[in-house]
Amino acid sequence: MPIRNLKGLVGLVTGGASGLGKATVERFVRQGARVILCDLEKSAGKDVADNLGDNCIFSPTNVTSEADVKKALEIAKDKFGKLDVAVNCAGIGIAFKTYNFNKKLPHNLEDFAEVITVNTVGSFNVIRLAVGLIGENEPDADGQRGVVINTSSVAAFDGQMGQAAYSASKGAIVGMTLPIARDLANQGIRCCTIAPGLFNTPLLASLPEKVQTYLASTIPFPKRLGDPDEYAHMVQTIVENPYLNGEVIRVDGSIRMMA
Ligand SMILES: CC(=O)CC(=O)SCCNC(=O)CCNC(=O)[C@H](O)C(C)(C)COP(=O)(O)OP(=O)(O)OC[C@H]1O[C@@H](n2cnc3c(N)ncnc32)[C@H](O)[C@@H]1OP(=O)(O)O
Ligand SMILES: NC(=O)C1=CN([C@@H]2O[C@H](COP(=O)(O)OP(=O)(O)OC[C@H]3O[C@@H](n4cnc5c(N)ncnc54)[C@H](O)[C@@H]3O)[C@@H](O)[C@H]2O)C=CC1
Repeated sequence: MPIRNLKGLVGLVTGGASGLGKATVERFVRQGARVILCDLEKSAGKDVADNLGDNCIFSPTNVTSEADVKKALEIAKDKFGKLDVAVNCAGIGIAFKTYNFNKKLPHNLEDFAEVITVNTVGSFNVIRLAVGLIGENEPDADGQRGVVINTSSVAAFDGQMGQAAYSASKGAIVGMTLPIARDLANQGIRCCTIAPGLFNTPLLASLPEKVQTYLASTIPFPKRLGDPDEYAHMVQTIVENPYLNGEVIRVDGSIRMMA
């Protein structure tokens, strides 16, 4: 059967305990899919999964850990029999200038590396391991076995001041999208990336109030923050449209962030 909707599919969603990932997990389950919710042990992942019933299992996962991701994939195989879709939503942000001349303080190098490690290396870790399981699926009539979807950011293209680490981590996700799609093409696995604008999630709520208000006022239309389910809707669209591959799609109310 060609993949044309979410019903009957098995998804793995990282960062699924909060924000965009949580909205994706909820949409998948609502539409008849089963989901492995991957998030940090300390997250709300267990509660979110419990609320969704038998079609969602929480697997405590740090995306930077090979062992954690392998465990989540084993659960997908043992409990749900397969994996069709892997969605990378886990991510962290930081705001610090390359050099703060007021404080005479350079950007902390460990902080820079941590953002890259979680956002970029973590996403790739999930992809490289998940496609092994997706590749075991019987191909559909189109030769398709499954889909990988990553989360970049509009900050990959118009990162603000203080966003060198975050934008670098998200730009790398943009950069790896096409080569990964090419790597997986022979196996019938697609790879796309979503570059969200400003969505109403706990991550955004952690920005200084001043920055939030200013940013929201710069969104041309709709003149509001995105609803996390509008992100999840794009995930569903990518899954359902077999001709989307190797592409980065902005979902952003046409915002272009200023410095
Ligand atoms: C889309 C996504 O995926 C998520 C996103 O990207 S959401 C958008 C994320 N954007 C951000 O988080 C913005 C991050 N930047 C900041 O929060 C701040 O710039 C910062 C904390 C990194 C630095 O602020 P700071 O500590 O005030 O830096 P400092 O070097 O001391 O400030 C220098 C000057 O720049 C100004 N400034 C700092 N940030 C500013 C900003 N975002 N916009 C305009 N001016 C700013 C300061 O007011 C200060 O001005 P004065 O010298 O005239 O007082
Ligand atoms: N909210 C927004 O406006 C935008 C968000 N994004 C990106 O979307 C993704 C989701 O963001 P939000 O839902 O807003 O954030 P959020 O903070 O609400 O959720 C992120 C989740 O990732 C988890 N996480 C963090 N580090 C992890 C790790 N090492 N292993 C496993 N899980 C980990 C957190 O526990 C949290 O549950 C992030 O990659 C973010 O950079 C991109 C553009 C805009």
